[in-house]
Amino acid sequence: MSDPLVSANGIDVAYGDLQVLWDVSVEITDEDRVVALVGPNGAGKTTLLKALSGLRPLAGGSIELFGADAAALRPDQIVERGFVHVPEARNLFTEMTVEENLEMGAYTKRAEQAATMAEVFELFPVLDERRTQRAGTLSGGEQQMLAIGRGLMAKPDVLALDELSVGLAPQFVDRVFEKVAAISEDITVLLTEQHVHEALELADRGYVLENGRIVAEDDADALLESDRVQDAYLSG
Ligand SMILES: Nc1ncnc2c1ncn2[C@@H]1O[C@H](COP(=O)(O)OP(=O)(O)OP(=O)(O)O)[C@@H](O)[C@H]1O
Repeated sequence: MSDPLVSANGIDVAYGDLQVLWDVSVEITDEDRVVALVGPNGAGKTTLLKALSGLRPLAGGSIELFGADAAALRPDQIVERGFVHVPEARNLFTEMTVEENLEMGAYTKRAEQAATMAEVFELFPVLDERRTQRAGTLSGGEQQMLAIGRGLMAKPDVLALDELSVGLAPQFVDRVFEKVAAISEDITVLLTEQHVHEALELADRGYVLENGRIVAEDDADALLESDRVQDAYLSG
């Protein structure tokens, strides 16, 4: 039996009067390596990650993280338990160095900070080379790697990566995706993406979110071949 790490059970989420998620159910188990959440702009992918991270309240349904109800947990407690969300905007501390940004990511796991930072530098040698450089002076691709590295500093069991490829040149997209593949050997990754083809090639399973509802879920290979994904995202 596979243990669920994350389950959203029929969740509704609204911004004021505007409901943007409707009865959304998603389950990630310890057998998943990469799960992709794909769909057009405005479908609600970021909102779903925010709900899972405790950053948006639920208007209905429930979320369980690592077997426990997440309703009463604060965002920092959710990080501490092992669900870490790297936001699309990256939210780096641009005036701080690479190393200081990584230290900020370790706030729930101080005891392991030095060892984890060594692992992050092994995965991203460019960050090691630039450890004393201010984050704001890094290229877009390097900033994305730093945002991921900062997420890894919290030693997640599930790493949620929001729209990794936004604003990156194609060669950086490939490079970042290679890193995600390496990370997924140890950590389950939940990925939202507008590059639907690349995301589903990397993933084992996927969900398609449209207008705030899950409209398809399947093995990634099957989704790639499905008419729904072919017609909406991969034609032309
Ligand atoms: N802070 C907010 N206040 C009001 N509405 C919001 C807010 N954030 C998002 N929305 C709306 O919620 C809907 C879902 O947005 P969300 O960002 O979750 O979608 P998305 O699938 O992640 O899209 P994108 O890839 O463009 O970020 C959109 O209609 C958006 O305009």
